[in-house]
Amino acid sequence: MAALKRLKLLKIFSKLKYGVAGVNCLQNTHRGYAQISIAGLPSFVKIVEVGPRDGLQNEKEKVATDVKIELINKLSLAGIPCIEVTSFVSPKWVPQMADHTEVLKGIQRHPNIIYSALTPNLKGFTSALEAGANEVAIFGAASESFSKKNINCSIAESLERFESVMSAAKSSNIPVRGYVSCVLGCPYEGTISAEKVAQVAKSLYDMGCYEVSLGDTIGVGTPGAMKHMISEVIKVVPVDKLAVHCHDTYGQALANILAALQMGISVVDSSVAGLGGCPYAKGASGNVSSEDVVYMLHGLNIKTGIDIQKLIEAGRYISSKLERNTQSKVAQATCTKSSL
Ligand SMILES: CC(C)(COP(=O)([O-])OP(=O)([O-])OC[C@H]1O[C@@H](n2cnc3c(N)ncnc32)[C@H](O)[C@@H]1OP(=O)([O-])[O-])[C@@H](O)C(=O)NCCC(=O)NCCSC(=O)C[C@@](C)(O)CC(=O)[O-]
Repeated sequence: MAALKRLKLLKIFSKLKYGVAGVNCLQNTHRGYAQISIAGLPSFVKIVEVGPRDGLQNEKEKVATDVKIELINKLSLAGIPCIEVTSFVSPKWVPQMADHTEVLKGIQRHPNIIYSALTPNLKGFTSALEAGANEVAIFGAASESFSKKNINCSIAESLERFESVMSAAKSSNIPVRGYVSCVLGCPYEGTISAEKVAQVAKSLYDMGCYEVSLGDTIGVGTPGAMKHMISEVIKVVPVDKLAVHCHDTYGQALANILAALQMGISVVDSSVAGLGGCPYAKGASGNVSSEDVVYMLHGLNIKTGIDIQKLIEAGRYISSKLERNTQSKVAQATCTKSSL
């Protein structure tokens, strides 16, 4: 009898400590684990969630509009400050984003969250504004070949095209974010010089982008290359106006983000469940997963305002709808309370 009681107590204790799936299953991220700062890092990092756009744009099968809306609603509940909801690009180029208007109009908005959309030209901007985007993003590249493949024009032509978006956005009081793709390598040209990245980033900043996101589109960068590239860019764009956007193709994304934080960057793009890839950058894998970035940041005592458990739930939701495993290591390792 006493032995049975002891066994029951042991079971309860082991559930509390490890969760049902055993020792690899953490019940609550960082509970009981050290959170230790590293000198020189920011105390707050803004996460820009790009999963609904960058994450889903590459999906071959049509993702239902109501699934996209539910994902964004779940991300809002997790407290993400900025969510890139969709893109107003040509449906012939990226069919997955053709329901942009329905998605933007269908989400439940939270007053402190920015809901943004990609707009490559004035046509896209006008539609995004009409659908209620709080913010838009223009997207250029540091590689001529990638620019041509992605938006069908040269870098110089793209900058010219963006001017009309900038002036329309200014008249409507809509903030514009800028992207530079291929900052650490291009699928068509290979190495891209840091000077070229700095030149394009400066052009976007000078034309009025309030923030410029530096994209390692194919995830080939390593921390030294990241630091070298940022050191060139910050000669011409203030560091507090920069963000990093890392894909995890070679498993370097978290290391690259830490390197960027050490350079003074405090805005990080990421994608729930590690969804992603670019239709015009073959072989590029998903973005770094938001869950893994937030786990690392919280472990470094850096605040994000994000509820990681709810973020993990959002990742589980979209992974189940896409019928695939999450790419987030943290989500794989963490048990939900409901499974206890
Ligand atoms: C830029 C264009 C439109 C040029 O494409 P184009 O063919 O040169 O455009 P066009 O001006 O000649 O127009 C052709 C047709 O597209 C229509 N069109 C024209 N514009 C729009 C619009 N905004 N919305 C809807 N339709 C549009 C236009 O009305 C016309 O329709 P038609 O008369 O043939 O029926 C095209 O190349 C395009 O849509 N590209 C988008 C590609 C894309 O979305 N790539 C993925 C995002 S970028 C990325 O992933 C990198 C990033 C940001 O995540 C950072 C990183 O990871 O590094």
